[in-house]
Amino acid sequence: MKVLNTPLPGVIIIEPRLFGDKRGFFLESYSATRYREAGLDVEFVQDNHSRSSHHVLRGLHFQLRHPQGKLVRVSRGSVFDVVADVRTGSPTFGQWFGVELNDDNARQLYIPPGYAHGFQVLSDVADFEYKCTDYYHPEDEGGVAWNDPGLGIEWPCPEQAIVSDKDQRWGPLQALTDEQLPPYLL
Ligand SMILES: Cc1cn([C@H]2C[C@H](O)[C@@H](COP(=O)(O)OP(=O)(O)O[C@H]3O[C@H](C)C(=O)[C@H](O)[C@H]3O)O2)c(=O)[nH]c1=O
Repeated sequence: MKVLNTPLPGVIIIEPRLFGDKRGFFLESYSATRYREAGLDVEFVQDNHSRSSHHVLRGLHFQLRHPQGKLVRVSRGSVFDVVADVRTGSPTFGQWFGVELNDDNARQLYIPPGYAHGFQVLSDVADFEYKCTDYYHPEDEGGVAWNDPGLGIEWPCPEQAIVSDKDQRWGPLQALTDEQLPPYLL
């Protein structure tokens, strides 16, 4: 497997080894020892799976006191996956990074705790599966507007974005106080 760094510290792209043959392919989507050897020494406690139709945009979300590290991948279709640094005191605060994840490249993205995360679906349907390092705490959830001009995220299809009522209500990053944002843990 290959591990690629990104401009955001700790956010890494993982390309698992894919075994193709006349039947299709096989890959290990996670292995504790192999990922630890590659520098991902974290414990996952919850697996999630969401299915979304074309142009759906989920995010940008984070948890405040229970920030979740996420190992995300797309098992069907294609998404433009986005991470934004919302950690108070981070040198890269307010910066974002995006990458296409799809069931062809089998690419995964590891997002350390404290970053905000979202994605937009590029295919007719997308199955988005991910492992989390902490549990879901709905009372602890925070968010930033997906179209925050201060972040300037270059979503692929912003005019066609299908967004939940909840996600439409998030405000811009600059409106959030330090107490409303995850800390920057060195
Ligand atoms: C996240 C989550 C949700 N739920 C329930 C709560 C709602 O009744 C329903 C849909 O939740 P929500 O609209 O928050 O789902 P997403 O918009 O996909 O939220 C996720 O979207 C972005 C991309 C993320 O990175 C986070 O993992 C997460 O915030 O699932 C659960 O039961 N457990 C969970 O861990």
